[in-house]
Amino acid sequence: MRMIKIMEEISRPSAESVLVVSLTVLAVVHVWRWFQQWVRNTKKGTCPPGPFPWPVIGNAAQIGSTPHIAFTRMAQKYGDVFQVKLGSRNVVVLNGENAIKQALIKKGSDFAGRPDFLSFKLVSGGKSMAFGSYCDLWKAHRRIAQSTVRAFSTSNPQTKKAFEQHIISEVRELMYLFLKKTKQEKYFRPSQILTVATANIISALCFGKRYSYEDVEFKSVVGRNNQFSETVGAGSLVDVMPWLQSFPNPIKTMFGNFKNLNLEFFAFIQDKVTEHRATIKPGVIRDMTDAFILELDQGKRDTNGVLLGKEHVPPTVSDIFGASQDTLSTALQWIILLLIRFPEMQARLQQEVDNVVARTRLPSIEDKPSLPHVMAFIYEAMRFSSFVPVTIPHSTTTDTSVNGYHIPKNTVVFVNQWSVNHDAQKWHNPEVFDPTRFVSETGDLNKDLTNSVLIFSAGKRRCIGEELSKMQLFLYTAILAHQCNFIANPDEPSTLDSCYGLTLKPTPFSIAVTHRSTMELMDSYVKDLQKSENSM
Ligand code: HEM
Repeated sequence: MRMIKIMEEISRPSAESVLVVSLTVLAVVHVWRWFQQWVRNTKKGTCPPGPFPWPVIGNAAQIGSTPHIAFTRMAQKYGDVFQVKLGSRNVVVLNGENAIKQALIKKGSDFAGRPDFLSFKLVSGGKSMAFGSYCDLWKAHRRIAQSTVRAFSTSNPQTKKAFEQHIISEVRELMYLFLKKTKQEKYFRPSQILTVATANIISALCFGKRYSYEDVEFKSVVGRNNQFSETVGAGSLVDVMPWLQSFPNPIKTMFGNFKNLNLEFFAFIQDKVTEHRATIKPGVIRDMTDAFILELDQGKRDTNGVLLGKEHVPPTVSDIFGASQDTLSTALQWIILLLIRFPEMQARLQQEVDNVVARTRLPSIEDKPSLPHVMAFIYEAMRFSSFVPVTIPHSTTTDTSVNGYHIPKNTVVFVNQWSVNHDAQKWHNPEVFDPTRFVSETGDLNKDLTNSVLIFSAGKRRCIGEELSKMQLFLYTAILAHQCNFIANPDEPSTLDSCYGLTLKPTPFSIAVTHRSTMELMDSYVKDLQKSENSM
């Protein structure tokens, strides 16, 4: 009797096993339906092809920690326009010059949107132009930001001279620090110093003021780029899988850091704007913040009414300050890394500046057309590193198409700039660092080829700091080559590896810096500058 009971127990399914079986059947049916839907969509041929996306996570696992490389590999399989799924969102990825130009230039306004990502709403107090959606307000916002940046940097010879003076003064401070660090430590890591140096230049334009390298507040505000970059690069996972916020996990922690970082950074900018409002004088525009206050405080209108007001001053300054510091400091890190990894190229640049400028004065912006090897080195550093590998995510503003594929309104779009700069059809040995590829047989800079480097994006969202950045990178490179020797640490591996984020940064490296002569030229330049400022 007891034996029969036991047999009955065994053969009777428990509640748990019924539940497990039912859930498994449901999951299989769900995946099957999902798969059928994917096959139907792909077969229709109207939507871009792409890898099969898993439920819940989509293709996140296949994309991994270097999306630009994964995307380039996928493009070889699926073509330049393909689709992946990240969490619940369809993402179209554009690769290669033709597809990217077709979308961003020919169909500029169709692709000028930004996704409604949670992380984007946290930037610049929620009123960011760089992360804001495409509309009339955005157009007015961008116009003001762009014309003001130009007015304080590259719009005419006078502004260029004033900007050059800021840069040379900052390079002098940087050199003193480099020489001191070399004396104290022999080999030191330059990344933090370069971050403060570039932040100081944009700070001089935005706030009329530079900071000491020891300033704790400034260092803490500008020294946390990595956390910003990690989250925004190719879309944060919280943006596409919002449920990740509901339980403790590393992504939630990273997102929390991103929130705090944005709050602190925006509070820093707001304080500066408040100080400026309190001290601004009629008829005197000291810096960009004053210019934005004058332009926006009375309200900017169009035929539909007020578009922008005084509440847009801090976000505009925050966008410009934020967009410039991480990008430019990363560019300088690459330039210095490449100078130490290729000492023969460093010697080539030194020879060129010595021949063209001589040793009796410092290089200036007017020397740029006569220094093709310096410019070729910068373009090759940008191409080779492609340190902004994927742009800030875009979104479609309407139903549209690229390469014949239908892309619905509000689709997230990733633009893989890296794929353009490493296209073997376009560049001979793209994985080799070779600045001479940009210098023609007659010794001139090949402008057609430099224009093919894609790092500032294209079309309606093209970077507004491009001219300013190129001028700054030219002066830094030419002056540093004229004044310094950069030496690699022989105890470190000679790599060119990088860490992924919105910007690709070189893995930490250390250098020694020695002077090629004395500080006399730099010192007398700054002394003359101070004299002329005092006499005004
Ligand atoms: C070497 C330095 C720089 C690089 C490589 C760079 C690159 C980029 C890229 C790839 C974008 C995204 C474009 C897109 O989404 O399609 C961008 C946007 C932007 N950049 Fe830069 N940038 C640099 C420096 C600067 C500087 C110095 C400023 C400010 C003066 C600046 C201001 C902006 C702004 C405001 C946007 C947003 C534009 C928009 O959404 O309409 N950038 N930049």
